[in-house]
Amino acid sequence: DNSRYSFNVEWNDIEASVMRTFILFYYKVDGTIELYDTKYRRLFLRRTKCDGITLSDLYIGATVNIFSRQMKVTGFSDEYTHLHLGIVKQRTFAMLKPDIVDKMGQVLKLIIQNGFKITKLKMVQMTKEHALEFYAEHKSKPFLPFLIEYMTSGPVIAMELLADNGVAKWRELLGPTDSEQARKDAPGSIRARFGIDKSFNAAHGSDSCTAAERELYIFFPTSRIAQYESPRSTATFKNTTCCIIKPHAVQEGLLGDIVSEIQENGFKITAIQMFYMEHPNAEEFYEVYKGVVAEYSGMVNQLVSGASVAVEVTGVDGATPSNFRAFVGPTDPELARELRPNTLRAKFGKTKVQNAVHCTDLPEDGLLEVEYFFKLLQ
Ligand SMILES: Nc1ncnc2c1ncn2[C@@H]1O[C@H](COP(=O)(O)OP(=O)(O)OP(=O)(O)O)[C@@H](O)[C@H]1O
Repeated sequence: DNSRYSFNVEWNDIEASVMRTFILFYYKVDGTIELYDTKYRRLFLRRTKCDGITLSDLYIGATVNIFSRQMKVTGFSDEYTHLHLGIVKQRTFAMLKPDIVDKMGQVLKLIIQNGFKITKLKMVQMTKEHALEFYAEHKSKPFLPFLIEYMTSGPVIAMELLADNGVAKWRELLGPTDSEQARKDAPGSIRARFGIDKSFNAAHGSDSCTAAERELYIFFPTSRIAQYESPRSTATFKNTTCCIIKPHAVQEGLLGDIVSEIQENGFKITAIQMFYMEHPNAEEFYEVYKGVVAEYSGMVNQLVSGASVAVEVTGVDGATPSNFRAFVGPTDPELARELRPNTLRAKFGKTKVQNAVHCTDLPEDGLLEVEYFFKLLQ
């Protein structure tokens, strides 16, 4: 197959304070890529293999890591690519409502099993104003006050999902609005499995592409001012520790499994958010391991290789970091499988670097690491 696809990509060159634009070519025959600098009209990266990038990672709005640079795909750059890839992928807005946040892991598993790619995810608390804006179309409905009360009664999980025909596909997986009806008509659907009735119906999905854009903008705005007004992250910074689900585990579709394990083993997730880490941030975050751990640069490269998910884990007593550390298990998954087969790394890890999750090592660093993601990188 000699297909060559091409995409417009941009890279925010922080050091030079400029947004640089390129054309990214993807060669299907061997999965290689090439970058052409559109401003200086010259080759920027010779055709080469770039680990972790496949055709399914290249869609409009995606962020891909190309040799430590986070590049954003902004469009298709030729008719051929547009024709072959343009119609298929659609993004939609999905939200898990407050009463099923504690079962989020199970729902994430279903979402992933059904072929959706989770491209954004954030636990937030809506204010009354957010809920009124979000449900503006229901302004005159008698159930509005109840709905606002429900949606602000606790954190929600906001997500951007991507799939072929994503808007309709997500509505289908959700099932009918009334969960009781859903149990009759669509027993495998999310509302049938996790909802109670027509008000407490587990989750939300945009009903059109236009609605998806509007709703995504409320939760994941691109402008600074709108970001300031968007629903806040829920981190508590109390009795907590930090867990990062690493990019390889996210790519392997393990997000739901890992979140479920955490939720089903006595820990509470009080904040969660997907990040696309930049190299300087990853280096800074892992600074304490520099010169101490042989895998330091491998760890940094792993952390920037794709989307990762940071989690604020809260336990029942003051020993959360050490309890959670024990639950995560030894750094080396091989060792973990021998010594502590029930730990996260024994179950989901592959190598010392691709060991599924990072967790805070020293109890006194728990709060600092949580603050790094949920204060500094906000
Ligand atoms: N008759 C009702 N009584 C109470 N709550 C209702 C009723 N109808 C809808 N709701 C609540 O309002 C939400 C929005 O209603 P809508 O008719 O837009 O349903 P939907 O499109 O299936 O749901 P969503 O917009 O949340 O995906 C519902 O998800 C439900 O939580």
